[in-house]
Amino acid sequence: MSRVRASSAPAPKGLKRPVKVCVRVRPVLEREVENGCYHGCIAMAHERVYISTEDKPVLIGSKDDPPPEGVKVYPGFDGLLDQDSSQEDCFQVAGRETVDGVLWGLNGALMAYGQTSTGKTHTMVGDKSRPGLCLKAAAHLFSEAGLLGSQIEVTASFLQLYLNHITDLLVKDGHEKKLKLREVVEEDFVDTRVEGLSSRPVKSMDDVEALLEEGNRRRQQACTALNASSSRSHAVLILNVTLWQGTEEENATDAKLYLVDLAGSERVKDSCATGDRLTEAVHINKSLFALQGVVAALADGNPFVPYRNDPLTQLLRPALGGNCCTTLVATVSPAQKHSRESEGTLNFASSCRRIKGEVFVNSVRKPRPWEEKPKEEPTKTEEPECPWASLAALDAASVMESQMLDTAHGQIHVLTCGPADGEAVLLLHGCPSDAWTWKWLFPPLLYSKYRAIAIDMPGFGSSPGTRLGSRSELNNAKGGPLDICCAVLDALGVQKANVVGYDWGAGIALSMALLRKTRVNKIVPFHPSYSPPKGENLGVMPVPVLVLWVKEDQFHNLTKWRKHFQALPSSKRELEVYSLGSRWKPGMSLGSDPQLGPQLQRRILAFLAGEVAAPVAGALEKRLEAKAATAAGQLVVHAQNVVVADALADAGDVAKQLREVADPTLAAVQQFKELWSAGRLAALYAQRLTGSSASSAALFGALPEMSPEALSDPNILVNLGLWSQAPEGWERMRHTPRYCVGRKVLVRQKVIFKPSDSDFMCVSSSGADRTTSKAELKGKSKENADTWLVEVTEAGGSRRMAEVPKAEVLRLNQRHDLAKNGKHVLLEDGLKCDYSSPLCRAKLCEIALALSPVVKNLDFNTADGGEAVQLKALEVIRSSDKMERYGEIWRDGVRVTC
Ligand SMILES: Nc1ncnc2c1ncn2[C@@H]1O[C@H](COP(=O)(O)OP(=O)(O)OP(=O)(O)O)[C@@H](O)[C@H]1O
Repeated sequence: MSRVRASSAPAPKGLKRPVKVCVRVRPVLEREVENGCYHGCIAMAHERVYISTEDKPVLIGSKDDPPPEGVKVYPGFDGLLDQDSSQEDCFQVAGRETVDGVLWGLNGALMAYGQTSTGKTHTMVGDKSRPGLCLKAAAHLFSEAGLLGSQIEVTASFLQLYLNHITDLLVKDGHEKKLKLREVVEEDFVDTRVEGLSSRPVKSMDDVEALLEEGNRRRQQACTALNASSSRSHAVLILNVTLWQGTEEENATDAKLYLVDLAGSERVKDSCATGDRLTEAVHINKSLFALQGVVAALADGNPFVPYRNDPLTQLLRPALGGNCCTTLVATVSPAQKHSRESEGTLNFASSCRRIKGEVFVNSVRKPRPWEEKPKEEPTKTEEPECPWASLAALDAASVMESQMLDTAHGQIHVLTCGPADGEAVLLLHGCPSDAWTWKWLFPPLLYSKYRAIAIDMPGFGSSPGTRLGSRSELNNAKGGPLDICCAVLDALGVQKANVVGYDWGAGIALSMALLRKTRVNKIVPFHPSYSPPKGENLGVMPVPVLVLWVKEDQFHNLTKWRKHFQALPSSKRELEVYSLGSRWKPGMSLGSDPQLGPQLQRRILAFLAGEVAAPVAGALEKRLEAKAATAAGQLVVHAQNVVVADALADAGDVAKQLREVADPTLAAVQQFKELWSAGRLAALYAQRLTGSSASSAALFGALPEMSPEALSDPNILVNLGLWSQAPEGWERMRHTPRYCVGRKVLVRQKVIFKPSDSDFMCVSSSGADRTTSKAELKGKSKENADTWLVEVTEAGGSRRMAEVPKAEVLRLNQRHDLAKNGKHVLLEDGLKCDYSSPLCRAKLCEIALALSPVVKNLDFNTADGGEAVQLKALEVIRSSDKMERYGEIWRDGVRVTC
């Protein structure tokens, strides 16, 4: 075999590459649900994995925010597959590139790694209805070779490594023969061969399925406390793929694809393993430990890599350090109680990303085998006749109503059918085409009582006017396709519609769902001709999308469009790809094909009749609930510990509730507010002071800390829900000078201190030293810079000038920012306040709540700075702060007033 450096081969390029790593979270399992409730710990957002290692809710903000305490962030993976990801998503994200490489003659490996019961076997093998990577990879090899017109020859071997022994899974009683590993030095690499391993030709998917089933039956599996059918061995399926491309007789590529389902690490304490299970667990953990050692050495670029520490690492040597494009799927459980193990898996996965390698195309000279006569296609069982067949037999014109609508964007011709109160389906043609292109979809829509509305865009069909440009960025132009669609819906009195579009029309459907989301229920883009223009982000698609494709159509290239499909949220997207084989003819009417037509009709109807899209808030609720559906489909009460703020955007009340769940401070404020409105705070203060209840301590302690910094911005109180709105002119007030001429100030003077006296608090040389407010700042003393001039009111009402130390004015008359000493605020009367203490948090929250209706009317921009409202605010503060409000308590049988 000769090797050609991939970089000099025509394609693929750039193959000095690291191991590719994807992370897959599996759905919740029954056993992870206790008391009907489950705590999730993982979120995938901003192209990262967030994992909360503590059992408390946290809210992830934008990409640039630092992660909250207790949350670890893992960036840089090549693919993220959340709990809603399907097996097809997994193949597209994790498997396809590697399998495509095999078709170019590059060795490949797909490997699943993770804790026991996290979905490795599901990912690699799957089941009949949800085939995993092994079957999908094989299917892709066969179908792509067919499309490339290449002749393909595949042989397969299947082995397991159980308790340090390698055995052949394709041989009856193979477990009795322990196979040996042999290292073979090949040019730049050391390859590992398994001596005596059988290999079997596979010519079709039936062969692969049968072989997998046979081998898996022989594979060592057992029931543990963590997995009813836990794999107790590592299994490797090896496909040897030879491909003859072009017409050259002997030029071929020869590549291996390793499909590896590793056994899962387990904490023996959790799996309750004893006896044989314990021996297996010890071997599994030991081999995985050796694997971690090899990965660490490769990632660090160590010259010595300890492959020989374990048969597993020897066996996987070609995949890890050899000539191979390797993709690792790290599988994790979403449950909080396994967060430590998931963290371990993510750490391992991150190390794998650091392994770098170089891959080569394996070219061989090998005579082309004789083409076998293709097997006769089994005669297809007749599809049952569609119930709308009789409608289809009618002349389409007899069921359609043709109308010319006068809209703000000119006259638009539409074809409609179905009941006026039926759910609307807007049909948008491609370019160039017209409304009649949907003839094949009218009968099923009519049969299912939808109201079909097919538009002729200006200049097409019967609509007059100039044709519009069909580029995606013009969809939302003034008077462009989106305006026209909405005008048609308005003219027909329709608020919301499902939108089915072909080619250009499919692109309009996508733009409409993103930019006019209140008008759209669901969309079906068929062969979309669309690439997202600026301002259209498919990742925030708010409605369900069914993308339809016929793969033979090279004008609409699915391979190119797939990246846009993958950009759609996985919970919202579905893709159906059809094949017409030799029936495909360019320009044919796809919907009118006698076999494809009914398939398309059924698929579209099933998608539309599923659930009608809920408004965003409801959809969000459902999404979170659905995420808590167990793998068996049972719904459980969901408490997701990591909630990503982006997912909550625009979701109204639901977002608010979720934020409260996610943010304990907001939840505490909400609870405190309810107690305050119900007048139940006095009892709580009493409990707090006697220490008789831990709940009030917990509640007060969870309230926000009102530090001077926090109080410098009233929006903080608004965001906490303590104030309904911030006062006007706050910033202006903060920037006005604090000590100005004319300001009323407190000063220390000899004053008359008899409340009954009409000159109470007025200055008198015979009075007592007290702090009085009957004074006004008049300026600085000219003689002494440390002294200010203050006009005081004397007994009898006359005024005189007094000189007072500047330091005293500053001390007695609050500055903008309260003076601080550690966690204490220093007040002008000498009192200290520890704003972090639970009692103080509660009292300050109470004051803030009482102030809310007053500050609503406070406007510092008015000429007097809102003085009357400020005075009212002071009153409120004083009345909230009366010490007797703390209530009376009984301590050791004695009444104490606090
Ligand atoms: N993505 C998924 N969607 C639905 N069910 C899943 C998914 N992943 C795993 N499961 C289910 O979870 C259970 C455990 O999965 P699986 O047996 O594949 O785990 P494993 O990692 O191979 O475990 P072990 O290491 O013990 O063999 C199975 O019932 C499987 O069907």
